[in-house]
Amino acid sequence: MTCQSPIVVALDFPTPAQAIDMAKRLDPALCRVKVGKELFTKAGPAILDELHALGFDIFLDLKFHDIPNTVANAVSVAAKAGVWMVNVHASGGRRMMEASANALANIQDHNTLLIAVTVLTSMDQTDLQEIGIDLSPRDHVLRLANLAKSSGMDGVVCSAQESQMLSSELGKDFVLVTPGIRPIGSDQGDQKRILTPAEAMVQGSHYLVMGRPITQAADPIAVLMQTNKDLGVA
Ligand SMILES: O=C(O)c1cc(=O)[nH]c(=O)n1[C@@H]1O[C@H](COP(=O)(O)O)[C@@H](O)[C@H]1O
Repeated sequence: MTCQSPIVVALDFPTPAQAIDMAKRLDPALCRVKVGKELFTKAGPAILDELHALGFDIFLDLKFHDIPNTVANAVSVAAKAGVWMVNVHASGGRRMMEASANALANIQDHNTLLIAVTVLTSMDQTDLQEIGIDLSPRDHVLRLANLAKSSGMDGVVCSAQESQMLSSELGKDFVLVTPGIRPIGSDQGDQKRILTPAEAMVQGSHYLVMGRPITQAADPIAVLMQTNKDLGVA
């Protein structure tokens, strides 16, 4: 069954037991899930099998950033594990992204989406300046997204604040995955470039990554269902 919802719930938990407990309170018909660095480092690939067994599509968010050969091999392993989406850092450059795309093209029957992270949603102009980038976050996102597209990526991770720009510059089929999603009234936390779920969809986002606003809620499934309802899905 294909999930109609654009929501990807970030299972940012320190133990597999907590992540599985949360997944069981959710529903694969109503969302996909994301496994990131904290959970994967603790649980290893077994967590992917457990979440697949529960019926979830998985975004494996390890943001690979290394030499082309290393990243291409890591991306291949992820695709062979059957994950729905995997990501690399666009700032790893063209050769790293092309090697990754080529590695996936050589895997028969894979349908894993390969996505490049542009500028993290926790970063603003000051953060970019400190690492030697004198562009605005918007301009740097556009530069990296263009590079990602021409390097064979299926899409990018960006802030929903940049979705409209990328949708019109790169076309509606280029997949836009947007974290930094905050329903009205929820805590911003460490995110800097944020939008609400409804605003993000209007701007052209394809997928909305939501962690704490759902997983730290008293009733996660209620927040998920309400958000889907607000978006007109399920
Ligand atoms: O690649 C990501 O998923 C990601 C990229 C980015 O620029 N910003 C970002 O927040 N994320 C991830 O999206 C999730 C956001 O979680 P919350 O801030 O709790 O909603 C976290 O798991 C982050 O690791």
